[in-house]
Amino acid sequence: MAVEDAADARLPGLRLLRDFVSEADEAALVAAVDGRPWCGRGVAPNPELRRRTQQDGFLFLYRTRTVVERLGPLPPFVQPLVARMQAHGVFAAEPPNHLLVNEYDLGQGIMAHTDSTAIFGDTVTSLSLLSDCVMTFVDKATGASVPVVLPRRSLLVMTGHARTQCTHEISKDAVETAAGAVVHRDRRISLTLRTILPEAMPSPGPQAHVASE
Ligand SMILES: O=C(O)CCC(=O)C(=O)O
Ligand SMILES: [Fe+2]
Repeated sequence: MAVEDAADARLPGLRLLRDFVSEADEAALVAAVDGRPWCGRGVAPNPELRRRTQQDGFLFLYRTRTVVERLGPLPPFVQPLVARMQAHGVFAAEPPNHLLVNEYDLGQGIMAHTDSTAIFGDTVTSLSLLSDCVMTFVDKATGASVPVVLPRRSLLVMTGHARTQCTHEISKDAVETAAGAVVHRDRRISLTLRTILPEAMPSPGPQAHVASE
């Protein structure tokens, strides 16, 4: 059963649900993604990324920062996760249409960024698998920095202020400290679910020819 942390007044719009998946679910999810092809580290698409990734639903290219292809439905292992999220009021109005799987080997992180608000909707979720880590949020207006420990098997939900007015990043450090907690990193896989906005979707291709009278 997921247990939700108390909201942090410094990060409006952020939710953290611990034990969102069981250890058995985690093992099954890792086996499912490890059984699929990864890209990154020279492998297309997105060969320039140092961390390995997988995408479903749509293909986002990091080099051009555009959504270039519709890939089809999200894989079956996503459906129970989305149903559980919706039971917690996440993606309640509409299910997400994009899955990004990120793999962080020991020594890998992600630079400070805000997920594009021109491409992705207001709800961004990240399910942490295999390793705890610290995600640091920095308020773009005040510079205030808030480290958040993401335990393995927890779901992070970013909306509103935390989603749009802050950057988030993950360090490359093998051992991290945050608010007195010491976090030992290991290989981490995260499943990020988002909504590609209609205006960012690739055009459907040549329109059917309409004869002019
Ligand atoms: O790995 C994560 O939990 C977050 C990934 C992320 O921020 C992103 O891909 O935009
Ligand atoms: Fe992000």
